[in-house]
Amino acid sequence: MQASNLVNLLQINRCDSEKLEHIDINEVVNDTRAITPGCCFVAISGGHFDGHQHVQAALDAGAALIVIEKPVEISDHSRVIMVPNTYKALAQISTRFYGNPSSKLTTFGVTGTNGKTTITHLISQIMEDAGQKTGIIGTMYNKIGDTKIPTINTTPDPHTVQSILSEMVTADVNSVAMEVSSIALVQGRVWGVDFDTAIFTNLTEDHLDYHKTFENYFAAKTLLFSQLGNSFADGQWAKNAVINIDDPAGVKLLDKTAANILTYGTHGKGLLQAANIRVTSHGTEYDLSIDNQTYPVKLQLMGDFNVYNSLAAFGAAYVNGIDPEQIIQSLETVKGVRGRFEVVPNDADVTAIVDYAHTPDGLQNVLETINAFAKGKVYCVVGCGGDRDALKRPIMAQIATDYSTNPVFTSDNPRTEDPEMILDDMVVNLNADQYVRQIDRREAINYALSQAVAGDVVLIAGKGHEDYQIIGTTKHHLDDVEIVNDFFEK
Ligand SMILES: CC(=O)N[C@H]1[C@@H](OP(=O)(O)OP(=O)(O)OC[C@H]2O[C@@H](n3ccc(=O)[nH]c3=O)[C@H](O)[C@@H]2O)O[C@H](CO)[C@@H](O)[C@@H]1O[C@H](C)C(=O)N[C@@H](C)C(=O)N[C@H](CCC(=O)O)C(=O)O
Ligand SMILES: Nc1ncnc2c1ncn2[C@@H]1O[C@H](COP(=O)(O)OP(=O)(O)OP(=O)(O)O)[C@@H](O)[C@H]1O
Repeated sequence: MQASNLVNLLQINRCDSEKLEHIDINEVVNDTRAITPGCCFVAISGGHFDGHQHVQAALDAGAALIVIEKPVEISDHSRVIMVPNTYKALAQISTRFYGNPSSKLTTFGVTGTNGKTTITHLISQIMEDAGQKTGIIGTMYNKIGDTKIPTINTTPDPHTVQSILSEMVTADVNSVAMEVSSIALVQGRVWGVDFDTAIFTNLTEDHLDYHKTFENYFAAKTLLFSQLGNSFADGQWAKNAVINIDDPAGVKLLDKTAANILTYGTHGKGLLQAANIRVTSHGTEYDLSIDNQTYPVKLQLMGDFNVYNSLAAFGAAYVNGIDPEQIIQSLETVKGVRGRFEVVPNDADVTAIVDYAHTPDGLQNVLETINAFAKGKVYCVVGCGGDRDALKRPIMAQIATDYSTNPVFTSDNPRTEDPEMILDDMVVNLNADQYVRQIDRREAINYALSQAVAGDVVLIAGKGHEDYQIIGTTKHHLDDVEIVNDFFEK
């Protein structure tokens, strides 16, 4: 692609536009490790690495065009353009380079503290059953049809977002369900994504290390909705917001968007409602109402919170024209999402559950669900991540103590923090006789399983699908489901 084609959409501070006519770009790159001859290298100033310090090396490696946001010392500036914000330029250039892929897909964006992964998987299942090929971008992986690509972030950087969306278009994907984190919204990782439907799940304590205040955290979430549906595209008011109005933050969102709004909730609230909710030992049942029709729903998923997740997915599919009975049929087939309330079968009659709950609200919801059916003791093995929101540590420990009979505190991903200090933060308001403390996660799980007898429940919370533990900066293999299976095999 001609460089001028990419560059003419940028807000440029300094550039020799005539020269750009003769430059061809074969790739967009924001990582020095991926530079190839003929690429456009966009220098990003990150927390650990600044691409601006490597501009000369990028030119030497054959980069055809360099985009910077601050002066750099190099011999020849003819292939360098300066913009106010390279991160935004990266989103703009990538969107054009990859042919604005989201405009060719039905694009769902899901935001909120909990439920994003579950909802994206439910939406994907519904759309697949409706005959579409689907994609997912999220915490567990990026998925194109049946191909799963490992990922670091829940929502990747703008270049990765656009290139994955473009791969989806090439693979004839029709619709994509994307988790949109609050941090991604603040940083602009989804600039250039033309969402058709935005979904709000809930807002509770998380990521305050990043956002500092709950107000900032809420403001970040509003961006997905305030950036949706402002234009009268193709003569249609075609954008939709699907919002949980049982959550006060959802109510506050209602006047933040120009898009059509489908509210959902329980207790008689919402245009889409669930009533008569029953949690059974093998799932959750409720009556779903919309547009003066009521439908019985029998989910295999456990817990009130999954009623909300299923309503959100139903709403998203419904506003995109999928038949309600067909949506419910799809929801009823979903057995579960990996590491989300995953019951690990065993012959000991102990209900061992691996769940990704890693926020206070998530943990409380899971324990409440367990308490609704538990007959014996409830062991709760849980820790808190290092280098992340420390405020939630004592709250999570208190919830584990209040809602389980036997809390066992252990390590999550300690990262570069001392795991003992993380546990000290967790137990600060508790007496030592209220809990068991075991820093080694495998040992902690084995301890809980060895204590449990038939009829007891062992919840292993926090890491869900993850098959690693990050200690320092190293990832060690560790898989909660595998540990449970090993224990019962022995
Ligand atoms: C705080 C934050 O947002 N960090 C993100 C940020 O990292 P950073 O600023 O340290 O990046 P950096 O390493 O300095 O690199 C800067 C630039 O130089 C490039 N680079 C880097 C190294 C090199 O050798 N050469 C090079 O060119 C990088 O590609 C990048 O373009 O940019 C990286 C690349 O896009 C992200 O992976 C990283 O997310 C880290 C891993 C992270 O933990 N982020 C968390 C806070 C986060 O974003 N979480 C949310 C929510 C998760 C949830 O659902 O709970 C998420 O969406 O993931
Ligand atoms: N709607 C919900 N409300 C509260 N808790 C939920 C909800 N849905 C799921 N959870 C809990 O949160 C955990 C994580 O669920 P899920 O992965 O779907 O959320 P998420 O928003 O994708 O989280 P993350 O972005 O941090 O990965 C689940 O294992 C469950 O314990």
